[in-house]
Amino acid sequence: MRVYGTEITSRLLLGTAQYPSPAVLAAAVKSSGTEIITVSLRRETADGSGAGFWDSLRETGCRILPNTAGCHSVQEAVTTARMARELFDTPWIKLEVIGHSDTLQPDVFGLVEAARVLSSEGFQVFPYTTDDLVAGEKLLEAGCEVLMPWGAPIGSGQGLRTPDGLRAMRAHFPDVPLIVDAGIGRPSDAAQAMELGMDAVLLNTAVAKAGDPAGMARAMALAVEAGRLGYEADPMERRDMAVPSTPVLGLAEFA
Ligand SMILES: CC(=O)[C@@H](O)[C@H](O)COP(=O)(O)O
Repeated sequence: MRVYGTEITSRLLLGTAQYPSPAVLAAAVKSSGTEIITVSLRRETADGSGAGFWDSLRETGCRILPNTAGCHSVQEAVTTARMARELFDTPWIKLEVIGHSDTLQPDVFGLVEAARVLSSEGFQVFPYTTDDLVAGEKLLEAGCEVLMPWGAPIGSGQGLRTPDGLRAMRAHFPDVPLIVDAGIGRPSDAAQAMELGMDAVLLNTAVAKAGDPAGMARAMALAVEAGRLGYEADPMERRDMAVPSTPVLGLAEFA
């Protein structure tokens, strides 16, 4: 998968919040084989433990994708992105503009506006969006080269709530990298996303809150890989009726 000119081998991206300890986070990152981890600027600086947390992220050797988690307005998201660029020295930003406090649903109007501002400033924007095709088109027009449709509300672990919407996105944007972000709860959800032709999956809570985060990270990595292999192997069409899988020719000879 190629995003903003960067070749990415692992199709699993991992969030870094909610782990019981930095050591558990490091173990999960390692066993996931991920190359990209996302970090909230607010998490980094809010509780005064920022420096230690940043050190543990750097030790993973992964590329950092800062995010604007928790931003509810264009201004807030743009300001946070600018601070993240200074702090992490990267043009990459996972752009979240939250529109609704209960569902944490993206505000696609604010998202497009913020993406336009940030792209014009040289940012390479990874927008957390819905499966709305028009919003997707506007984000591409705003300069985004990747789209991150939600699977389900952040932290819900509900899996893919609108597989048909994701399928439509794949068909509508055949050449745009699509990364499902949020709501993945089980390895089977991750595999399903990949079977739909998504290019990658970003998840956090399902690994951080598992009884064995490193074990779950490994399971997610295998699921992502299996789903992708299945997609590339061009699965059979589903049928309404049974079709014998064993040839019946020649049965009469034994009668
Ligand atoms: C860490 C991060 O970026 C989250 O905002 C992301 O959307 C992941 O969501 P889940 O925790 O539901 O996997």
